Amino acid sequence: MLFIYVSVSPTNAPSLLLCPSLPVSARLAYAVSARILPPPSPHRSAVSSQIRRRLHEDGGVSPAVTLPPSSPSSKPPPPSNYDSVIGGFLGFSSNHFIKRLEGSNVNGWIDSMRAASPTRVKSSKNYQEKCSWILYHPSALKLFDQILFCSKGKQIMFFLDYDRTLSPIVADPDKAFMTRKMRGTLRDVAKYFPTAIVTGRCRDKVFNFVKLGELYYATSHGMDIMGPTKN
Ligand SMILES: O=P(O)(O)OC[C@H]1O[C@H](O[C@H]2O[C@H](CO)[C@@H](O)[C@H](O)[C@H]2O)[C@H](O)[C@@H](O)[C@@H]1O
Repeated sequence: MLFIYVSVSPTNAPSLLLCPSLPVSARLAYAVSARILPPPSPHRSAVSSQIRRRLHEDGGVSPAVTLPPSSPSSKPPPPSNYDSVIGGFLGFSSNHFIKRLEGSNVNGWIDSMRAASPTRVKSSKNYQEKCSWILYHPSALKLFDQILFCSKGKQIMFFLDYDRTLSPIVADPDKAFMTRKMRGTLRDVAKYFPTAIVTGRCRDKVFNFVKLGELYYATSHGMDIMGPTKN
């Protein structure tokens, strides 16, 4: 299983992040997926047990995909064909991802979680820090081939933050509307992948913004989880 957690970086760049830096949300995403996904097939359960083992060993560190900065030697070959997105599954080998998962440095994960959770990004003095953050938490939009490579044989599931990810930040939280275009995109994503909104907001509030019965909603910081009301 591959979780794709979409939120925003401290640099305010709306992006799709591949990083271990969202421990609470990503763990919540994992918990949500345990509730809403069908039982894994024998093939997928091997992958899933690896992730569970890591979660246990790491004391709950996020299972989100971690891709260290790429070097020419470590970059996986680009997939020859990535048209095979069927029912949320991609047809590529998972070995590379599992090796990375097993070889990753847990302390490094924790350090990067700390580094990636500043209370506030400060002005120009932090330019280098910003660059470093981006280096270690690259936007997934620039690693599309690697994501596809890592996705082979796994079910992909999308978890999306709401504020600043699907909606702009506005002064009045009651007016954080998402655009019609964004709603259409979300509807399209949900046709192919189980898709959940993960937010601290309450269910009614976020549902009134999103208005899509096809999604899962993990609201009130995960205390209130609702499945799709519409196929
Ligand atoms: O827990 P999250 O789902 O990540 O939500 C974080 C907060 O989001 C909302 O506040 C943010 O968006 C508002 C509307 O654009 C903006 O006015 C505010 O400054 C932002 O922090 C929400 O209103 C909060 O309750 C959430 O804690």
